[in-house]
Amino acid sequence: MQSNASIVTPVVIATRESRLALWQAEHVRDRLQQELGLPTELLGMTTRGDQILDRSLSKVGGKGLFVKELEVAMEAGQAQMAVHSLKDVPMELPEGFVLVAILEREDPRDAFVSNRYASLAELPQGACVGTSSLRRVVQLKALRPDLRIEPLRGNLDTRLRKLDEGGYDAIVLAAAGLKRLGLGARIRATFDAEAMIPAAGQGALGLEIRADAQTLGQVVATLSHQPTWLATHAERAVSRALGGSCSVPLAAHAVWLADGRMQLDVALGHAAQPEQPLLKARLSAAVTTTEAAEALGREAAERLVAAGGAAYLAAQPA
Ligand SMILES: NCc1[nH]cc(CCC(=O)O)c1CC(=O)O
Repeated sequence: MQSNASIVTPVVIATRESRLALWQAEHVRDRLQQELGLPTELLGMTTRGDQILDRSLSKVGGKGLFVKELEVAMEAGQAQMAVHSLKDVPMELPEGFVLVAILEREDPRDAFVSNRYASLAELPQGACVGTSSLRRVVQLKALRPDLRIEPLRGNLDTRLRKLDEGGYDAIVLAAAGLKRLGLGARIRATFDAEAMIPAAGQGALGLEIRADAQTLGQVVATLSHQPTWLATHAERAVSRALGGSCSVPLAAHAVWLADGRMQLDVALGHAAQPEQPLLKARLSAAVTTTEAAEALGREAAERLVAAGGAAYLAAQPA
């Protein structure tokens, strides 16, 4: 690979073709055009992750499945950028690729969606809640051990359709995705981020480019939102330190306190026995650099291990 002396235009953004992925890519296209004056186009692609959405991602290879094809297109020069829900981006990018900007995040919390009940507290004893996220399962079990939790897969529209068809009393989805698609009215209640700690990176968008596209990188980095960058780097460092994959029920969420310090909440559940108590930790520190953010994340991971996390991490999903 050679170093780029100038920016190839139009900048082509490789994107998955789900409604949410397209919204996100269009959003970044508009910002590149309007704020940076860069002509930008989209290249829609179907990834392996999209083809097998009805099977459990934790069993077929995980989050990287949504990202790989987009990287192949960048490697081949068909595209210069990929836009991802940061939550779906593996902790280690392949050699030759970098996250160059992280945009200001949308609501990072999880949403309670139901046609019959206004909140988790109003669900009757033994009600059926749909989610396939291990992180959501273990936290729901901690809040309401009586609930019956059933798998729910597919993109956002598919999940909402399955709720509307009567398969579940309620489902849990990321608030950010619903709001981006204009579906915020489906949210009956938003989970408090302390009771239902979000996933690392939830609600944030990550912009990935080739590491050798230095000029493009410098220009696009100006779109990055530093408070979100630092918070999500702390969150992702927790997951990285614990060997992060979606077969581990791990939650990590950083917020900025009024005094300017970062506070990081983490929780680890047991994948095989979701009724096991959650391991939790809360840390805070003054954080102004990526290194300090990642150090806080690693420290949180160490706390979870010290609390007995190794046995939890060894558990495989049932
Ligand atoms: N794992 C799928 C996924 N990836 C990103 C979002 C929502 C948007 C976001 O968190 O940025 C979703 C849907 C969901 O979890 O309900």
